[in-house]
Amino acid sequence: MAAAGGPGPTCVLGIDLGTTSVKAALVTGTERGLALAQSCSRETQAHSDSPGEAPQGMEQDVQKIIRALNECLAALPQQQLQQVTHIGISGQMHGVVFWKSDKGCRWSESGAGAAFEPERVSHLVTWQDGRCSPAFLSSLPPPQSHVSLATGFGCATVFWYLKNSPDFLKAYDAAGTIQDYVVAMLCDLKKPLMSDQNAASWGYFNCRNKSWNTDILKKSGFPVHLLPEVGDPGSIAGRTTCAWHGIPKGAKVGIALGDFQCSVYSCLTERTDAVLNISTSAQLTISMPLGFQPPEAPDPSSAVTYFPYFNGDYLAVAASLNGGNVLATFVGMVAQWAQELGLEVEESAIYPRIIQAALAQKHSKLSVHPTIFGERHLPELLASVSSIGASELSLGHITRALCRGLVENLCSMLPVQHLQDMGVRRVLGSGSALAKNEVLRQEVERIFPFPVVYGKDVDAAVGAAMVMFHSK
Ligand SMILES: Nc1ncnc2c1ncn2[C@@H]1O[C@H](COP(=O)(O)OP(=O)(O)O)[C@@H](O)[C@H]1O
Ligand SMILES: O=C(CO)[C@@H](O)[C@H](O)[C@H](O)[C@H](O)COP(=O)(O)O
Repeated sequence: MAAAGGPGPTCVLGIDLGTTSVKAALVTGTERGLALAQSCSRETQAHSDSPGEAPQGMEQDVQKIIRALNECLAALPQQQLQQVTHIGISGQMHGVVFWKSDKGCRWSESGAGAAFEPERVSHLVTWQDGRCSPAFLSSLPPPQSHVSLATGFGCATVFWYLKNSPDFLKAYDAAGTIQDYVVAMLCDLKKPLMSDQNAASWGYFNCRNKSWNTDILKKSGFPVHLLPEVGDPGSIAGRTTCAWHGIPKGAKVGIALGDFQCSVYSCLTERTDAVLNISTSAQLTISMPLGFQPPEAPDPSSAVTYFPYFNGDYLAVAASLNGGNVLATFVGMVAQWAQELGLEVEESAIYPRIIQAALAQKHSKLSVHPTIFGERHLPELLASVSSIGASELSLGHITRALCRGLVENLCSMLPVQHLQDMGVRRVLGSGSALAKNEVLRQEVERIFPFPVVYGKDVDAAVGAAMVMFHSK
């Protein structure tokens, strides 16, 4: 990691609020550059199944996300937390959480310093939410944005509530992504602040003039007062109002960022690098040339989207809805089948076994097209399995084919030939689904004709911290 030029922060806390887990990283500035001093990760187990949820809904319990965050911080050394001067926060994009601005959280003294708990806060409706059908989306006013609107995008979800449950919205006067919520609570922001990275992920945001499509939205009765203010990624949103987990009051908090941009920031050093991240979802990304501007309107059939990065730059990304979540679903299915056969097997014990079994099966004709969650550009095309031979039915064969299918699916969205044409020379691998799975790594190395270099499994948290070192 390169050090920041000139005087700046000495110890930064980076946080990533992911779909499966919360990660925290303490990054320190040394004479030789930036160093990861400590890190911690906790699964949130926040998936909510409460009755009355929208059909195809995917919601998470914010209480559980904040509990995992508090546990993560409690596990970091107090002495180092007391040195923290800046906090950088990233998280899952596209999703929306609503809260009442004067009752967003309750602070209390915990073991070491203060901690907050959500108070008048809705569930988080995540990027995986499927309540907005293609027919519903096409009934909405066309956005003036280069990003094609999809289900799970914040503004589409607000429209869904407006049309299906308007009273729900009346209980709240603020909204943001989960990472914007945490920043607002830490800094006691009355009006939430959002980076253009996350605003672009909500839909109805014009990245050229960095503003919401307020006129279009107002004409449709959209509650525009719920839209956050938008600021530049890398800027400071405010300062902590309490000694949070021992971090001194007054620590600077960066405007919340997108997790995939932070994963990229943690490792990308050359414009000839591509970044492959596999966590709950998966992304294959390259940076666009300096000065690139996205087209005025999106191509809804394209699998590649352009997202704001830092300093006006853009990333081209194949953002797949099918990443580690597909493997997690497979593991859940195996556990469920075992239970139905009268055996109790922990899911965490299944991962190492299926990975081990697949390591022994290098060659197989079995072919898995793994899109059980559809893709935004092809929502109706679900998964399929083909070339099933009687001798290739072991757990190892199926796990190997699943891992290969995941990587092939990403490369069908942003083909290797395209990467070569763009001058890519190296692939940087990030995300814990990749870090923890040697079979996936083998499949990545098999498909790319470039060297592959791996990061750690807290990449987005480290990236969020690094941004704070380099912010002005
Ligand atoms: N023990 C394990 N071995 C291999 N892969 C795992 C294991 N536990 C979880 N995973 C994978 O990691 C994914 C979650 O990665 P994580 O980085 O926590 O996600 P996020 O950043 O989205 O919160 C899961 O979907 C699963 O595929
Ligand atoms: O959908 C996109 C971008 O369009 C994703 O790449 C984006 O990073 C989202 O934040 C993820 O889907 C959620 O991230 P993660 O929890 O899977 O790491």
